[in-house]
Amino acid sequence: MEKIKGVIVDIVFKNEESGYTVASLEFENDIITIVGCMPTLTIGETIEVEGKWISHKIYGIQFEVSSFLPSTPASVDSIYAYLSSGIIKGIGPKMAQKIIDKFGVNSLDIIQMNPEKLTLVDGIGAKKAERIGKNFEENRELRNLIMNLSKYGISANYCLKIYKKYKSRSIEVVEKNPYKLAEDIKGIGFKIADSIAAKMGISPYSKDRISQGIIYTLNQSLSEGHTFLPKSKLVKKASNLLEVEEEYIRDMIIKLAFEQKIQLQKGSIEDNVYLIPYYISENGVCKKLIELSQYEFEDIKINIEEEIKKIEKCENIKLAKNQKEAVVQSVKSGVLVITGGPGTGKTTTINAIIKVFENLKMDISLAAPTGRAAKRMSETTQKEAKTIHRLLEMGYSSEENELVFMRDEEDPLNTDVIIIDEVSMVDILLMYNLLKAVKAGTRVILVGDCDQLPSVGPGNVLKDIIDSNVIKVVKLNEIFRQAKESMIVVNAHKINKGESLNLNVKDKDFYFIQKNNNEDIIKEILNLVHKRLPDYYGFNSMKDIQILSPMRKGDTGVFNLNIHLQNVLNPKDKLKVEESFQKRTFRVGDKVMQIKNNYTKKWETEDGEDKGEGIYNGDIGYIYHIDKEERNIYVIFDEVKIVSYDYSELDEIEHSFCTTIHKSQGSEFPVVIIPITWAPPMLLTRNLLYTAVTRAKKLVVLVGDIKYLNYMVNNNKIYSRYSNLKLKLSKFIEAGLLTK
Ligand SMILES: Nc1ncnc2c1ncn2[C@@H]1O[C@H](COP(=O)(O)OP(=O)(O)OP(=O)(O)O)[C@@H](O)[C@H]1O
Repeated sequence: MEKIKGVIVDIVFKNEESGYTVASLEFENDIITIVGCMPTLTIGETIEVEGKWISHKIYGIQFEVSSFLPSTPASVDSIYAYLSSGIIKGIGPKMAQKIIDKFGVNSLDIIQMNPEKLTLVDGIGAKKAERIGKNFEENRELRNLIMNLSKYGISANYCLKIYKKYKSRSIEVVEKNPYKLAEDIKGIGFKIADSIAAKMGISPYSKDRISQGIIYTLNQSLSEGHTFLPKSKLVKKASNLLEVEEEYIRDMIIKLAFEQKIQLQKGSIEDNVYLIPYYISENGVCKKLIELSQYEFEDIKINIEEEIKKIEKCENIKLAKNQKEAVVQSVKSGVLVITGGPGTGKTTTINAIIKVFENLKMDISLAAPTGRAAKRMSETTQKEAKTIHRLLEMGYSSEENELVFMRDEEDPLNTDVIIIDEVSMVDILLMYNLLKAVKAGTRVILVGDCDQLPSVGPGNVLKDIIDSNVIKVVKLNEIFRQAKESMIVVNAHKINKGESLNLNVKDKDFYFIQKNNNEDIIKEILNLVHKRLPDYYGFNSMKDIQILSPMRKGDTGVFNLNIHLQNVLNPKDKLKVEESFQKRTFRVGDKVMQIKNNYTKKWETEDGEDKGEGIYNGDIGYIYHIDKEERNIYVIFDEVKIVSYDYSELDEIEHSFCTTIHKSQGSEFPVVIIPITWAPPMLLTRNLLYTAVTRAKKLVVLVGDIKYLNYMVNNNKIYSRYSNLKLKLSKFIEAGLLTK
């Protein structure tokens, strides 16, 4: 290894995501090229780099950097170059000049030691001064971290993520237990943590390694929807992952259970192994459902049949037999499930139920698992519906540094009736948190379509509750005349029954366009979204039409289609600011989606009059502004909420001209276009097609090969999830513990 020292005179290339940089360095009166992970590098900076000379096939002799040691710039010119580079948020070229005019060579010392003095500079208030000081400090800490962790092979990109999570504790956390990274940091899996641990010399048989490997295996199974794993399956998976003999895994499972880090529960054949929160949740949901459903209500003082008649007269409608049954049961039951496919009258039934309880002067709370579903529920019921998270008054506990629900068993929801829509999307943890906050005597009405894809999170909650035969369920199965007019509704039911579909019926809303290869499918989709549908029906390409793909990768996957769609719907334009990252370019006007729940993300309206927090997985917005100096991308959601994303937070959003069908759960769009082509069989399933088609309100266009469409309709293999809720609920019947 060789060390060289010089001044950075140019940055030729910098990958914002990975930190990989190509720069020109003035060294011994010559300009040389240095390459490597140097995300904080800036022009004018003096640095000392360690590495080796290499000969690149195209670019010739370069210095490949393995670590670098920045020294603070000293001359006014280099300080200007450093400050104006944009690396410190809030300082661009103009501000850099003003600071230097004021403080000269002492500028950096002032920023580091006495940032409050920056207020002496015109245009810097106390808040901004504090922010600049903090940013400078973070930048320094990050450099330090990169230098310290590079010896373990941790790239600058990971250092950024690590720093974002642990801040000044980063080195301490990593050196104490590198496996913690796999638990806490998205993008660092067990394998990466394991390779870091190996470089630190941690033994493959170490207790930390084996226990983290087991926990990691269980965590992985959650993302596949399982609430537990049978012990033998866990042992096999963990042993494969860790490449250690199964006996070590078995021993560690016992130890972890003893330390109450995991829970073993006797199954009919073998033990089932749970992570503790999921064990508590599954048992809790079961217990709470039984308790609430067993509640003996006092006799209601109204004649429910009369009430139904009144509502029918008022709404000029005749409720079907099962709809009436649902209304009657909603009054009688502590817990009621109402399920049915599209157009079977769920919304009409909810509205009738609301009327009955309103006439009884009872308090009703409405909620749904996602922001979009809650918004729709508000529209169809004309009453406020909240997300379940908001209903439970989610907050942030600074002591434990985690999200907590303010409403729980100690401070339950104070309401008479709770109606939850789109329950198929509720996973076991959320259901537990919800039910915990419901006091005995409150009626819970769960509404959903059990043929939709199950929740993203673990569990099979709605289906398990229905199949248990313990909770009162009303199935709505009549498709009403008005709904029958829609081929979307008719075909959705046909898909569910595995029947062939009514395609291309004149003047209807369900079309299939045969295309035999991916190239033609893409061309057709672009033509439809850009020209044909806007021209013929007047749909807005961006706002009304949503492309849904079964997969992320491949020609017709989300990544590739988004690139094509961006080129057509929001092409390069010198009037539109854009910023390129490794694999994607964000441009003002792009359609993007938030891809994880961020309960604390702040939003504000343009005039600053309305503010709030929380942007949720699946929320769709548009890029509104890109501030290169501040390194921020601003996205507008729901037409008014403006949210700022620092460049380091861009893993929270992705382009959404096209999204996966999974991500579209709970949302509705006027028009849905779906590419139908080869994909792995586990993606070409009936319930995936059903979920995609039922997202459309006005028009569905399928583009592709009919043989794959038929394959999807016929493929009703549902990939089963390990969940014991149904079994646990049924046990109450076997034990004769149910009184009703
Ligand atoms: N008892 C009824 N008699 C006649 N029409 C009805 C009845 N119930 C519902 N409908 C009509 O059937 C259509 C579908 O009803 P509704 O919107 O309530 O169903 P849904 O299950 O909520 O549908 P989706 O899941 O597609 O939103 C509506 O046009 C509604 O007016």
